Amino acid sequence: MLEVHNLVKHYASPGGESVQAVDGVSLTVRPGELVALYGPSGSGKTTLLKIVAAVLEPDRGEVLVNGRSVTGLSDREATAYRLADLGLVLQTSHMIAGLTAIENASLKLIASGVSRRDAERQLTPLLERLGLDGRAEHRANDLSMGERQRLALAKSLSNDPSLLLADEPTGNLDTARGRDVLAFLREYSREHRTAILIATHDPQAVSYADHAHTLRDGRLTEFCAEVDAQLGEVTVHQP
Ligand SMILES: Nc1ncnc2c1ncn2[C@@H]1O[C@H](COP(=O)(O)OP(=O)(O)OP(=O)(O)O)[C@@H](O)[C@H]1O
Repeated sequence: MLEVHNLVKHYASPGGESVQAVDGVSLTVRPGELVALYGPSGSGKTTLLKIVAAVLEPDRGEVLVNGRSVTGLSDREATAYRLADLGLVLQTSHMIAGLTAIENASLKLIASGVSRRDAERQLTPLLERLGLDGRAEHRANDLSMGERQRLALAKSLSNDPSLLLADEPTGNLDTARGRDVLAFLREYSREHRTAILIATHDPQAVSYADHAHTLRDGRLTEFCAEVDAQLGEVTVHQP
């Protein structure tokens, strides 16, 4: 379970001005829930996810994951948190070019002390569900952007995290593949009781979420939307 309370983060720009990237955000994601943060580029989505992932420190506010604060962690504590509790898919996923898809996806489990053989065994059903079983033995640099993105998702879920954060999970996918991934995430959250928070500007993603928040200029606004799932269109009405 994720609880974010009054989170604030600003960046100093080279010109000396301050960019208020996250401005007093509070939200909750419960086990088994898929929550979308919907907002245009620059609205603060990635900053928020990075703070929850203990990659960035907030200026103020609190982030609790399963009741434990994840701000102010040492590097070692932050790494342990990400290996044990968290699945994280950022917009650029780093793959080792010379390794195969399944070897890349296994790296997180191997870092947690799982043998390579067991890691690959655990990964196989996830790769199948993400439509990557035919690509498991291909080298990472032979995969398309969309395949890499799905592979990053498999890797991030390999440790069965209680919280998954995904930044634009449908960003490199066509509409049909995007729908498959969203349906997968919704199903996965229910089956594994995983709390899932996705940052997106994809209206289709909003229509798969249990709850959606709009983020504008670092602030959450009350979400009032008409979703046309078939057309993949969302009309957001500002309060
Ligand atoms: N390292 C940084 N230094 C200075 N300003 C930054 C930095 N990172 C982000 N920003 C600014 O903070 C604001 C929020 O950026 P953020 O990347 O969190 O938004 P976003 O909604 O995720 O956008 P995108 O989808 O384009 O990544 C933007 O105005 C951005 O320019």
